[in-house]
Amino acid sequence: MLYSPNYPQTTPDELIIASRESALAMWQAEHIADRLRALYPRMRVSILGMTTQGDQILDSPLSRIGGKGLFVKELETAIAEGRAHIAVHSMKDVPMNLPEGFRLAAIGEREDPRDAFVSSTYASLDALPAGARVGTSSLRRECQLRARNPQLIIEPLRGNVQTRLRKLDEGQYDAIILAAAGLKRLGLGARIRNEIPPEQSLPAVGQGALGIECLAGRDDLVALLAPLNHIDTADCVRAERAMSRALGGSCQVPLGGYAQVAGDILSLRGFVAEIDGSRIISGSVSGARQDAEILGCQLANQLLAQGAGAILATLSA
Ligand SMILES: NCc1[nH]cc(CCC(=O)O)c1CC(=O)O
Repeated sequence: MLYSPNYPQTTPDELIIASRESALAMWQAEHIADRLRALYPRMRVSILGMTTQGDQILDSPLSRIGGKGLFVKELETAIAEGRAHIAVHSMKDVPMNLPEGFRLAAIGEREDPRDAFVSSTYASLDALPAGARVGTSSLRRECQLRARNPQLIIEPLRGNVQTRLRKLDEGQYDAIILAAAGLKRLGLGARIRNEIPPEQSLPAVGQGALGIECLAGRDDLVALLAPLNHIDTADCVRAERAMSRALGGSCQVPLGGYAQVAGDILSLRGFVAEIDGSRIISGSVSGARQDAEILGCQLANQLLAQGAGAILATLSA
């Protein structure tokens, strides 16, 4: 049963958080758990760690094995079966449309949203010579790298953050690209040679932000989690996700989106690209932040009008 009746507005005795078991996911779940313990000292907060299909299938890019949903489905099942009350996700891994019966209860404050350049040999992307091997399995990172430097050799790289760093250290790559947020959260910020400006590598939709998911009917949990909802981040992520949703966004599509707010104004940049980087269609919009979703749709339409539809069509063919 996915829909629950209205619950009384009292703090529950116990709250169980479902999380993937990777070090980064556990850090994120612990972070939310600590904040909830500080807010509600009498509530027992625990973490249910679990392995997802996304963690198990490591020999193919996510774009080929079904995409983001693979990181969240098992956690949703745990919630639906009553083994956990909420799930903590990297927003980047959360599909644009949640399954029926689930909702996002809160969006946590964004860490550094940028991509990070990591290498022991080279100081920056621009310092990479022709033929340098760069590890990433993200179509978004790959096409932006290719557009900047067609001479790079992009090689697949999957696994959790520590696994990816180990593969770099073993010499399989000259450099790798990772989310700065994951490295910083794990205390590995010193591995970052430089943060790549959004103009060079526009981040993934939701990158750096945490999302907390619960059953759609649990208004009580939404109220409980409200202090963790970071309004600026939530507005930005709403705009980014609306854009991606309107473009049919998934891991199969090289797509990026990044919003910022200043006062009442929200600015959103986005792109859709040909996988080989031969064509990048990008645009931006800005407007009132309360219109976050409308702005996301406007930018999607702008990209479609510039020809994004043809790229999306070839990808889904
Ligand atoms: N695709 C896996 C994933 N999901 C979230 C992060 C990083 C943390 C974040 O963006 O919040 C990562 C690793 C990476 O892209 O380097």
